[in-house]
Amino acid sequence: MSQPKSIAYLGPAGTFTEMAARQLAGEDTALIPVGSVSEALDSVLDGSAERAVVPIENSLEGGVSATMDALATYSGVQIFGEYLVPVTFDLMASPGTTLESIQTVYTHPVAYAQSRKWLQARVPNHSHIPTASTAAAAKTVISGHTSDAAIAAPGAAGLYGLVTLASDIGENKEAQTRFLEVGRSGAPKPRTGFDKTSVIVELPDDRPGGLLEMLEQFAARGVNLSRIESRPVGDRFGRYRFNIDAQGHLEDEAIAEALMGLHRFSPKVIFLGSYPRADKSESVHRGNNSNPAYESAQQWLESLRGN
Ligand SMILES: O=C(O)C(=O)C[C@]1(C(=O)O)C=C[C@@H](O)C=C1
Repeated sequence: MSQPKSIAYLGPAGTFTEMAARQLAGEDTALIPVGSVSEALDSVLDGSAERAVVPIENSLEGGVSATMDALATYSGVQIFGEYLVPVTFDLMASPGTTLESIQTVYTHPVAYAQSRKWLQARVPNHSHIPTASTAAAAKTVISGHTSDAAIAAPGAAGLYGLVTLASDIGENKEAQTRFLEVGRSGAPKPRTGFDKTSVIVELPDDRPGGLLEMLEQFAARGVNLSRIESRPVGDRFGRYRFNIDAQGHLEDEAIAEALMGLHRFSPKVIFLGSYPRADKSESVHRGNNSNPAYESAQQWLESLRGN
């Protein structure tokens, strides 16, 4: 698939997710705004969109729980790519609003967390109402309400008839959010040498050393992990699932063997996909097939087998 025919994204128009979706959209791709991460994944499963683009991780705030949990519970979806978007936040409001007149600030919790310091200094007596996205916040500000303001991406002000009261109010000017391209499960994109494999792993109940055993599957095969994050399974206290990103592709022997190792001891391993890494920078292993120690061990084994 070169460019998808349609992409469902966390909308409305003007979100950072839309910016990420535009990175993989072609001229003829239909961009379909939806209200939540699960609606975006539903669109892929019911065929109303070929791909979904959803946020997975912010460089400051960490993982997006809604996406991690949806990926753990939806069957039939797979990650095909990742995209990075620099996130800068503007404070916007109806014309005539001043910083002093603002009482309510609408925005997504991730955007709020990053703008809190600025707000404390400049709009100290506001209350925050969380919204499903930053653009949803801009859309919520009612024309003429000078007690309301929204924090959203710079482009959202123009889309919703608002004016910018302050630009770039986020705490960290280098902040980025990582987004996933999700489609129906199928063959992964071919290996590029700069790939990532994502899995979700559950540990067996009451197994001392279970966490170590999980990590050993990667360590013993020289596989570098770029992220590991736990989320509660949700049925009772004390049960967690681990969201893991490993460097390499399913076609790399080391990754394949690590996944088989996980499958042998874990009650549940979900393969979320092998896909090209967004940063495309030189990775530690450049794909594990080119790890010399691993290759020489494999050759040695083959020689023992008489091959
Ligand atoms: O609200 C948006 O604009 C989004 O695209 C969602 C989202 C997120 O879920 O983290 C994405 C980027 C920003 O970090 C803030 C919000």
